[in-house]
Amino acid sequence: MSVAMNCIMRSCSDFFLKGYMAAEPVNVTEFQELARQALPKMYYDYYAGGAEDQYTLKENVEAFHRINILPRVLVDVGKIDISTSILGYRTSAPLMIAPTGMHKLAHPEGEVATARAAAACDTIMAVSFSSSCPLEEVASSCNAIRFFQLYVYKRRDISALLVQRAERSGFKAVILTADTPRLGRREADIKNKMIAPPLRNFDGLISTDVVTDKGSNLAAYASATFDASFCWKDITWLKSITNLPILIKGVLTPEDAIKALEVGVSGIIVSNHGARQLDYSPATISVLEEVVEAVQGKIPVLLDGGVRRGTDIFKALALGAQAVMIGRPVLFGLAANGEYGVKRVINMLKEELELSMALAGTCTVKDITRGHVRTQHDRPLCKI
Ligand SMILES: Cc1cc2nc3c(=O)[nH]c(=O)nc-3n(C[C@H](O)[C@H](O)[C@H](O)COP(=O)(O)O)c2cc1C
Ligand SMILES: CC(C)CC(=O)C(=O)O
Repeated sequence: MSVAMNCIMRSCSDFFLKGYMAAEPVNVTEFQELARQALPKMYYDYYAGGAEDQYTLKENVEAFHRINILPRVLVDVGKIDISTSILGYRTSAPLMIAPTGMHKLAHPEGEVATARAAAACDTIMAVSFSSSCPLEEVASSCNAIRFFQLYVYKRRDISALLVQRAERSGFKAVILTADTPRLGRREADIKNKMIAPPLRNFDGLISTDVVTDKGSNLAAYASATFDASFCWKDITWLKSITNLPILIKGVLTPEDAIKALEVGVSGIIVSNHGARQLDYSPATISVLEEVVEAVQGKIPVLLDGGVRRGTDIFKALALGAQAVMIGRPVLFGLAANGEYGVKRVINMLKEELELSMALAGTCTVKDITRGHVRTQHDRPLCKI
């Protein structure tokens, strides 16, 4: 075979290996359409959907659109550094992978592909309690910094065991998800009779194979296993079973931020679970500043929900977040192109953030201040 032919064959195989599509996506939202094409409807709906009227689902994204960025010009922006640290761990950008369940619904390599992408991008990954791959397999597949997300089961011993396994496997923090005493009402999952595959972290411990003919199997699984009575006083128990720092995910009010400080956690994640739990809860970006003010810099505040652009990250940092997490964009990248798709999603957001910082006259993440954004509650931009 001629060299030229060989080259063509090689690039063709690269083309298919990387799963290139007719037109490469130019932003993370375009990955959503690719994911929709790649996934069975039941799984796409599970990933993309929110609770009930999906008011909060729209708001999470649209509230970002209502914030303007106020650039400063004639600043030397010859060198931009978007790196930062989260809980003392250096990371390439103020961007983390949010914990999301069951990555094997998106791609056969599941969380292992996501973790490899996280490592390649020097990004911290939060691994869900409900991951498809066992947490030890994720840990041994890459050297990404990993946090472990926890749901507390009625069988406390099982939750304790998983936290201890995560600690032994080198996870660096526990993220306690506080907004899910029960699963939100996700109507697409009910209609599709969503079936969750067995969750491998629980092999030999408990069956996650809950069967119902009434709608979403996932909702049935959650109500059979999650401990809806878990409350603030029980954080003492969680602290007693681990030496890892604990972050509380799902805080939306200053009152709860103060409680989190009182129980002595190491961080807060402003989150409404990607609008999958309580519909009509506020867009996360709209409550961030109040939470940050309540916390008074004592512990880091992160945010997730609706982050789709580098400018969204910029806005969240300006309103006081130390970093943001992304949920669906990662799943869409994974569904579209596996590990490569996740890398593309993360790198697109990083590139967009870097450019936004240059155009706004901010060279480092510390240079981004409240004065760089204007919300609808600030002085109007013009008087018309
Ligand atoms: C399909 C899916 C599964 C999720 N699974 C979990 C989970 O297992 N644990 C958890 O704490 N949050 C879970 N979340 C919520 C995410 O951690 C995060 O809060 C949310 O996705 C952020 O919003 P975004 O998707 O708009 O980025 C899940 C979200 C989605 C979309
Ligand atoms: C397995 C589920 C409970 C994961 C989850 O939190 C979600 O679907 O929002």
